[in-house]
Amino acid sequence: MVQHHLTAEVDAVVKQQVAMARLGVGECGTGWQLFAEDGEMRMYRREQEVDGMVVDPLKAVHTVKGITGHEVCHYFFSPQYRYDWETTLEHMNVVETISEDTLVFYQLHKRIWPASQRDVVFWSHIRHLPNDQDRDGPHIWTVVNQSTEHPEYPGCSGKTVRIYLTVCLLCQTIVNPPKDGAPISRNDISCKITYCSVVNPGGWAPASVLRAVYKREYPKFLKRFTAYVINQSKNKPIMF
Ligand SMILES: CCCCCc1ccc(-c2ccc(S(=O)(=O)CCO)cc2)cc1CCc1ccccn1
Repeated sequence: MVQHHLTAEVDAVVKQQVAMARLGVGECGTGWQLFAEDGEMRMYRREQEVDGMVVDPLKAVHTVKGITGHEVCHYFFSPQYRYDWETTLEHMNVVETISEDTLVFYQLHKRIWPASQRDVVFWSHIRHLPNDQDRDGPHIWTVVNQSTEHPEYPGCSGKTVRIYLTVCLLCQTIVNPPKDGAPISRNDISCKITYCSVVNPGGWAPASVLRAVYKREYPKFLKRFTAYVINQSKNKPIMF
């Protein structure tokens, strides 16, 4: 069977993004500044501009009790849940199904005054990796979203501004088996989440506006998304 033209790119970008996500905020050299904290969630950004545009890389780390990395990635990747947790979405559709673990999405985000409305086309890939710290521990799960071109969605519709992004959600399940050998319940598991994103907002938007949007929207997004996964999973069997 002939490989899809994106398969090689997906493999390379996933490997590169997972390696980056695994670096702590200390190792990536200095420059990461903590800009939001809420319980276990820590959100860092690096102030970076390309051609005068704010493209601040963002790295968030969070530990959530009662869910697994597979569950977090499942609800992040699967299109049928997206309107439930992605509040800035005006429209979303699956442009292409490359395989059961690789989809191409079009997303139109709500306009955020005073900037013009944004849209994005990206491939999204879900994968699990052996846990190299603990051979027989639960696998690491990841979803990588990477902007891509698609002939049906040229980036020059005029009305909206096309954004470019690379996102990596990396999840590690932690199991603390009960002492008495009882079966593992949701009280015995937690998930260590690393969320990395670099967004190029496309057309010009004032740096102050962009930084204010990210400062407000990213913490809200991660809190809302993780609360959604907890709520969706709590009465269902654990997905390891
Ligand atoms: C003037 C505003 C310009 C930027 C607007 C913008 C840019 C990027 C995105 C965004 C953020 C996360 C993803 S994802 O992680 O792949 C999940 C699937 O949706 C995809 C798109 C969104 C938004 C809209 C505002 C905003 C900023 C952060 C967080 C949430 N919303």
